[in-house]
Amino acid sequence: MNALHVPDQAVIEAAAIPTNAGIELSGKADPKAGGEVLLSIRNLNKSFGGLKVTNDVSLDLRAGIVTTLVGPNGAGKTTLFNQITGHLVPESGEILWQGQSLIGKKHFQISRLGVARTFQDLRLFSHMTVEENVLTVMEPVSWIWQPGGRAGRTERRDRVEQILKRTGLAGKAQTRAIDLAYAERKFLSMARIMAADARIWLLDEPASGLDRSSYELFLDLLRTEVKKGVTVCIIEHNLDIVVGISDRIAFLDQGKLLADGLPDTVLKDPHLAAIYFGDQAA
Ligand SMILES: Nc1ncnc2c1ncn2[C@@H]1O[C@H](COP(=O)(O)OP(=O)(O)OP(=O)(O)O)[C@@H](O)[C@H]1O
Repeated sequence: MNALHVPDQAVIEAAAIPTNAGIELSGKADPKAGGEVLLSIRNLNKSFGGLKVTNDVSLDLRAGIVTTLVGPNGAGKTTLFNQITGHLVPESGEILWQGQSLIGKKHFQISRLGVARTFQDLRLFSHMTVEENVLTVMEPVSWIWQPGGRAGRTERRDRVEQILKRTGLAGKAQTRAIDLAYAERKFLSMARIMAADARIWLLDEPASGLDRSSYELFLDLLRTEVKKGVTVCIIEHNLDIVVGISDRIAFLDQGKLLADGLPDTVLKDPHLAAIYFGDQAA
């Protein structure tokens, strides 16, 4: 669990401004905020022992936008990702990817359907090179002695080179993941999901710990890919970043989805601000 980032004072003030605007609930999404529903979560439930960590959650992720999952530590954000990607099995409810149920599918099957993710702990192959880490998520090509085999290999290496350039890792192709700086490791995890050619990216705190220039590179990468049609769902604690990147915000607390709406509406709700900043009176 990562500690909450303390945002700029201006953002705290914005979050605390009372508003009469209601909170949009899932299912009443503003049609301007994204295209068709790509991923639909319906009445999802999951407990660990007696602790309900996903409590009847319903949420739609729409094409071509960035939806940010916000909420205090332990709200159940990563657990939600884990159920979408098949790393955890929900107790009940449904997860539909372009109308197809993901329940019961293995994580590698879900990833092949176009749902890719990064992890807080990155999960790279530490002793493999940057290039090898990226190659492992690309579709295997035919053996070199098969027709087109050599061409396939060359294309893959060219593509890896382009992706490494986009993620600021050009020149690091032969460096082992373990020898990279922290920000470079984060970009390597982004490079891997770019190579997977996924339609939706689920990013678990991708910007945490990035210095200013790495953060600018991350933003540029994200904006370019979203413009090209990638759909993104991000877990993020830093409200400066949330404000900068989100088209929609889904707010979770103690496993419950408390709000799903436009950033302005969610961030200005005083009740949510009190929960976020740990005001027990909320
Ligand atoms: N495998 C597990 N076994 C038991 N409890 C778990 C497990 N994974 C998560 N939890 C608990 O479930 C709750 C939700 O955890 P989760 O990591 O989903 O929250 P989060 O919103 O992502 O938190 P953070 O923002 O701090 O990463 C927490 O109380 C956590 O301790």
